[in-house]
Amino acid sequence: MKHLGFTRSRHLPDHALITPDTFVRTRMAEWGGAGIVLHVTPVIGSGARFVQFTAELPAGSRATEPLNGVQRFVFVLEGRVTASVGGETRELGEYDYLYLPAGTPHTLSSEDAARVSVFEKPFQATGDATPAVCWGNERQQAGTPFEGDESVVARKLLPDEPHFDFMVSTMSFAPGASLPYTEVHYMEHGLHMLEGEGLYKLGEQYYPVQTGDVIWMGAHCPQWYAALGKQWSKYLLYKDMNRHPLTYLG
Ligand SMILES: NC(=O)N[C@H](N)C(=O)O
Repeated sequence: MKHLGFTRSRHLPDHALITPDTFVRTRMAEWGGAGIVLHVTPVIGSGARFVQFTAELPAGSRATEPLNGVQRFVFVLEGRVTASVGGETRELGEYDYLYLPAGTPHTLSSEDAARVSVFEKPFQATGDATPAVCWGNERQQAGTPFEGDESVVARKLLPDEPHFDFMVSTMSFAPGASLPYTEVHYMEHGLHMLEGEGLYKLGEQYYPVQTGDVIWMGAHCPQWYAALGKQWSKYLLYKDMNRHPLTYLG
């Protein structure tokens, strides 16, 4: 059936909802033959300070590190990826993740097709400690009730320490649970819906969202979420942290 141009995707100055029917693949030199769906880039809306993309790795593909000065966070959505960094090689499966500080030589290869969600951000040094490589699996991270609500569970995937300049976490919601209030904050978000469905308020609009959707929330974009359906829903969430806002202007 013809879709007649209909899509749930929306692109506004302070937010975007990007649904899989509108994904367009491109290539990036450091990702070999992978199909790259660039979701969030500095030219989205009124501008983003990070990049979010999905890399669709074909069998036999091999990726290397990003531009100089750029950190990378990789989360396996599907399939298996072999990561080699600093003389260590590990097999990553579903919901495994890897954080690579800026300037860390590494390779990510896949024998069979795999799909990863990636966040990249230029590192803003502070003069203090610098972040180290982090490995983990989302399902093994202890969750904490969000703002005291047991039906909303937050899992931090990176150390909550000031030398990191971003955090990636997951937020899980029981059916019917919601964020306690509409949040408005300076920090930006990149979001990938991992499980379930719900209703996202972005700015003045309410959007039905489901597994596979991607959302960009720019600085100060009003945001609220409520879970629908009969299962818990979960999203992967990037957020910049721990740096003075004026340091972005230089
Ligand atoms: N949109 C969100 O889920 N925001 C998070 N609660 C947060 O910024 O902490």
